[in-house]
Amino acid sequence: MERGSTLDIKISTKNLNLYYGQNHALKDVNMEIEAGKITALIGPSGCGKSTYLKTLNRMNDLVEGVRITGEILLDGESIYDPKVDVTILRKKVGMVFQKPNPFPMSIYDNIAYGPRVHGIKSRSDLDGIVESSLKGAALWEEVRDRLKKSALGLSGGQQQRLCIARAIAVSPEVILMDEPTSALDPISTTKIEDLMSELKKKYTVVIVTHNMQQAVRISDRTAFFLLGEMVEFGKTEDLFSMPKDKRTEDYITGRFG
Ligand SMILES: Nc1ncnc2c1ncn2[C@@H]1O[C@H](COP(=O)(O)OP(=O)(O)OP(=O)(O)O)[C@@H](O)[C@H]1O
Repeated sequence: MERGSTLDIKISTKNLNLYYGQNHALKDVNMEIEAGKITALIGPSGCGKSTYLKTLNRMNDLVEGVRITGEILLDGESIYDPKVDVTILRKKVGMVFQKPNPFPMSIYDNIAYGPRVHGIKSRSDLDGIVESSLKGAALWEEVRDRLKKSALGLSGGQQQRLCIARAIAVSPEVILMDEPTSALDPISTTKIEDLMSELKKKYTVVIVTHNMQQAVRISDRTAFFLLGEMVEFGKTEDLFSMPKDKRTEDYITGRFG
């Protein structure tokens, strides 16, 4: 990390521990996520990447028996403070999942759903949001003539871009992506990767990926997780070309995982 320069930190994680019952899934994680950058989380299966991602919009609160200690600050304010309204937090910190999960309703209603929940009722406002969100997810041209058709009729890659449009529709500040391309073909994957560089102009993006080449292609910062520990975090090019920790080096050179 650059020293001496002022970094624009969007999310600070301080001494974060997470337990699923007896399973200590995150061990004293400290990490600062910069605004307007793409941060990739890599590491072998079961090392805690998804768990960490989900702590950033409190999705783990829904898991029974979970215990969390430490702190996560969004723009300097604790997201685990009892006063925090989780619905508002999730509006600010949206999420896109591994498998595209459009709602069984029209393309239009998928996008309008979140804004409606947040009180936007005017038809022309909703029309504007639907159009700009679909444009923002590079899907508008493909669906503009069939907005009233079911979202389930879209291809997998289109469905995933629809889910990105749905996330954008509520004007988030941060977008979390949990292996967003792992269920997609190479062409759809490329479309989403191309979209990422556009997204980071407006949003802070945190992405879990199993694909190290993808992390290299799209991310500015990479964090390597192993057995619940955040082993190394830095500029993507540095982490992959000059890893500081032997465990990072072993992982990125394919010696395990
Ligand atoms: N809902 C849950 N309840 C109990 N344990 C869980 C739950 N979710 C994850 N775990 C456990 O927490 C640890 C970390 O899992 P996590 O899914 O965060 O890893 P990951 O690095 O994202 O793995 P993958 O790459 O396979 O998705 C694992 O031991 C896993 O079994």
